Amino acid sequence: QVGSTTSRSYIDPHTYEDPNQAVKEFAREIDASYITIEAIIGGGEFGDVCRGKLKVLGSPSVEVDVAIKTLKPGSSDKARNDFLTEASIMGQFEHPNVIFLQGVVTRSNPVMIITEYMENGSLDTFLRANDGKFQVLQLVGMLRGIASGMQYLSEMNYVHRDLAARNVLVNAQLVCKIADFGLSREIESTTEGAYTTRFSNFQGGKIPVRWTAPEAIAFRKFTSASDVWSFGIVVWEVMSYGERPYWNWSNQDVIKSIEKGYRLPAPMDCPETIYQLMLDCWQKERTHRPMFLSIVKTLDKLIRCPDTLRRIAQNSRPPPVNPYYVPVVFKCGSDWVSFHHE
Ligand SMILES: CCCCn1c(-c2ccccc2C)cn2c3c(=O)[nH]c(=O)n(C)c3nc12
Repeated sequence: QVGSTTSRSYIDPHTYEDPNQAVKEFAREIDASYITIEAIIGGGEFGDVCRGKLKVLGSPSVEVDVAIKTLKPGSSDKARNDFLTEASIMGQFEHPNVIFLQGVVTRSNPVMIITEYMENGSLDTFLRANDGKFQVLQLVGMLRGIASGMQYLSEMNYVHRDLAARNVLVNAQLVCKIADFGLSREIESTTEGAYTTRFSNFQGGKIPVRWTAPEAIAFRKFTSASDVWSFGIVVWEVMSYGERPYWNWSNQDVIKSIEKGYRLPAPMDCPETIYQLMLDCWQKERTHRPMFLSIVKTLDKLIRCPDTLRRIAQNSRPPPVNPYYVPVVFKCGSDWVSFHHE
């Protein structure tokens, strides 16, 4: 494309007959003897997430910190292919704000995906653990990194579909990186030339409603413009230090309120220019939303002229009582609901 800094598009691993072919092509095979698992630091859909060490090729006495996703033993071939699809996608990307893939272990068990180690973990938990502790300029710097990573992915014609603070990782230097490429997707250009996504194998058609654009919820139109909507929600999460978007509202109430034009209020102490950026990302009409390229430029300007961050959005009243709120005895524990009504 004109002005694109990347020369190629990402290739959906599902275009390969043999998914193992895609992994071989985009991910380096690492011998398990080069890996030392030190601790379990989380859990995922397919197994554990661990911290560990990787012997550096050529100088075995030198080791680097890595994060490791393991596939639980006894998984089906389909689970194995879905698990490794993420590595086939990540291995195609090279950007300071996209998590770096060191390689994979596929010739011994457990099967593993190895990445760089991000000392401060997931952005949402990191912010909740450091409520109020950062300067606005630091928060905006984090947002600039996320936007830059998303600009790169959109230039590669990769639609993420699950951008949320929980899927962004933070390193010791507070650099934020996009870190979740699990759901595979196919991009097909539609008549109007916009890229839309047809679901090749969306796990049971589940979507994270409160982070997802209305057109993607309503008729599965996932594009970089719907990723921009999600980015707006991430901006709100960051400026709120990890507050849950729409608090304890149900997913149905979120959908109804957005449809009626309701939008999240400005977080406490949020600069007016940053709140305006959120509102721009939450335009109902997706073609009216800014592109990631212009979002990066806007954030760069705000960082270069910190005075533009001094005016605080007039703080909204406490979260409005949700008109639809009916005390719910239990709350669905996950952000993922099926397309069918809960
Ligand atoms: C939102 C990502 C969840 C899985 N994951 C990954 C990761 C992400 C994708 C593929 C493979 C891996 C190991 C790195 N890290 C890290 C990390 O580097 N440092 C951490 O503290 N945590 C909690 C991580 N959690 C992960």
